[in-house]
Amino acid sequence: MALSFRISSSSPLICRATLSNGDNSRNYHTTDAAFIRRAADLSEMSAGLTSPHPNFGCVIATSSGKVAGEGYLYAQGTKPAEALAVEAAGEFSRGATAYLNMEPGDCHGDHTAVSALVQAGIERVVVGIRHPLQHLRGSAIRELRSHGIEVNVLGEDFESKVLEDARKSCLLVNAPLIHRACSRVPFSVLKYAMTLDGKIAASSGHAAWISSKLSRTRVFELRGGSDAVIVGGNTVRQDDPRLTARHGQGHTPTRIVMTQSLDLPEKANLWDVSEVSTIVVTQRGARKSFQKLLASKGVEVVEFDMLNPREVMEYFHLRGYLSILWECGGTLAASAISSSVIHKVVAFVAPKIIGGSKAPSPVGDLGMVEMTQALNLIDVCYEQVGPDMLVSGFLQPIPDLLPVIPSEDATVEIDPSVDPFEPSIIFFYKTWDLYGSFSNFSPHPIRMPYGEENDDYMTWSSVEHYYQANKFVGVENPKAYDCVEKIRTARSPEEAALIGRSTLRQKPELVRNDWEDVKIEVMYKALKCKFSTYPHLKSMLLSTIGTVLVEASPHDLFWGGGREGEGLNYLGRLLMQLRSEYLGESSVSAEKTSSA
Ligand SMILES: NC(=O)C1=CN([C@@H]2O[C@H](COP(=O)(O)OP(=O)(O)OC[C@H]3O[C@@H](n4cnc5c(N)ncnc54)[C@H](OP(=O)(O)O)[C@@H]3O)[C@@H](O)[C@H]2O)C=CC1
Ligand SMILES: Nc1c(N[C@@H]2O[C@H](COP(=O)(O)O)[C@@H](O)[C@H]2O)[nH]c(=O)[nH]c1=O
Repeated sequence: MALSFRISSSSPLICRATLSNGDNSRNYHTTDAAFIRRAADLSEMSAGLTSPHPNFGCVIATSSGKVAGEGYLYAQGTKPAEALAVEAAGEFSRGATAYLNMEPGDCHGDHTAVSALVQAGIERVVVGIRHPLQHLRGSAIRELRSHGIEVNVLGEDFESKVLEDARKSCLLVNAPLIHRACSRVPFSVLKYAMTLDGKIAASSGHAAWISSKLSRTRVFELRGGSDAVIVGGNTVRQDDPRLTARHGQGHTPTRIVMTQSLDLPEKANLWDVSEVSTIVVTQRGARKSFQKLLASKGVEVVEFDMLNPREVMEYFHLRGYLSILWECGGTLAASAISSSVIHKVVAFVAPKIIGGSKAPSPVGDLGMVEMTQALNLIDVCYEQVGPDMLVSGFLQPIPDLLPVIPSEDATVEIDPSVDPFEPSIIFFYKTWDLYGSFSNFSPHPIRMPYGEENDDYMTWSSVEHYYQANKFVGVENPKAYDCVEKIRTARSPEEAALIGRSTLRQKPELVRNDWEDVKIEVMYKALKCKFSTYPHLKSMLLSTIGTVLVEASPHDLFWGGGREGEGLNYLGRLLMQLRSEYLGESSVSAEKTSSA
């Protein structure tokens, strides 16, 4: 097959392959598309088990187009798909093509996937999509190319309808991770079963069952692929659901109940947490005695000042949940759709009619009065499942992988080790990311005094705990003191942040007057304490010399870099300042040693 390469005018770094023969090109694309689809299908076999890591699949094909080996990442921390596939292909790997649904997260310290392909003698790699996380994107592709392997990325190196469809299947498999890279809520799917006349229960509230057994097994699979399943209080009262994945394999999601009243039964299947946990999210102050009862059964209760789907989803995003399945009734579903937290809808339509003007429907009032206002689903799929029809589609498209551009000029000024002409950027955000230890949420306790003029050192579970508490330190009001204590003893940095931020918003009288003037200094002191306490963190910080550090928070425009570089990135700046300070110290001590 004759391939010619030209340099793309839009990007000088991209080589586009064009084929001299139109028919061959079609065959070539069809073959690539088929293997990429297969890699995507394989990767999905462990859906739910790899979270918060992506789903990876790899197919090794010989030059005659035969599959020589396959593999997929089974679970977080197990052997990479690429290593399994080349092992399976053995000697047939030499000169073969490897198809990957997604660029491996090859990064400092873990080159297993790339090394496996290089050592096996793979000649060409076709990648469905680049890694969605900015700090990993492109590094494996660069590494493979540096070993002389031809790497083609769908949509970049060649384009055609068939390849675009294959690329889409790769986007779908890892949609939750793509959302994590671009938004601050988990990827959410609203699922329901309804009769042909649009009811999700009889007017009595009875709903078992609308869809067939086969459809319900599909629901178990959907649950197994999600990090959590959520229902509203009324569904708990009506159905007493279990919400477990009972298809015989895989992962079981956390169960979440959203209830304002907390008026729930004392006995319920969801309170049995022997195999899987349940979290109840409720309005602050709701039925304290019932909260105690739930806690005694091992059910976690989280209180919100404003209990609405967006706040709840942002909270679970911070806790690391990537995908949520909504199995609620129409009341909560309408609220979730109105809050724009639902991305996909999966509806099982059963050929049954139940009637009843009061029988509930899948989505409550959305305030729409004309059909022109109706929400149109995109990428709609129809599939028959036993006697039922499964209709699914997206309410919101899978987002584009927007680059997070840092505020470079300012950062170069702060740290002269950064090359202004070719700054390389390290993004950090979530604690599980490669540089996640740079996040203030990382679990590194620090010992710091209670206030500036205080010698009373105490332990703070994270920099976030210390920073949030300092908003209220020194204010002569017992409520401010209580708030500091509440933050200091918060069970997680997320909880500390929630208390600190909401108190600042709702009770500004408890915030110290000089907070805006001192907050950067407070943060710097805490960071210095953290990085000085943990030598491995200090080494990690020093290892980033010459790079711009950016906290890739899409919404915090003060401490973070923002979605498109519009943020001030103060956290990144302070870390670079600290790095400079450490580098200065080490060069002074080196000078002393050499002159001694
Ligand atoms: N066929 C199907 O697929 C399904 C059918 N069903 C059926 O639907 C019926 C229940 O439907 P529905 O009453 O709509 O139940 P929901 O699951 O939508 O629960 C509604 C409850 O959610 C809680 N809630 C908390 N925050 C909010 C908020 N911001 N907005 C709205 N609700 C919030 C409230 O609980 P609280 O009152 O405790 O404060 C509210 O009463 C039952 O008959 C059940 O069998 C349910 C799920 C799926
Ligand atoms: N009635 C109905 C569904 N109802 C949903 O399933 C929940 C019960 O789950 P479990 O207790 O684990 O079996 C119930 O509370 C509601 O969320 N689902 C469906 O696929 N088909 C159906 O016909």
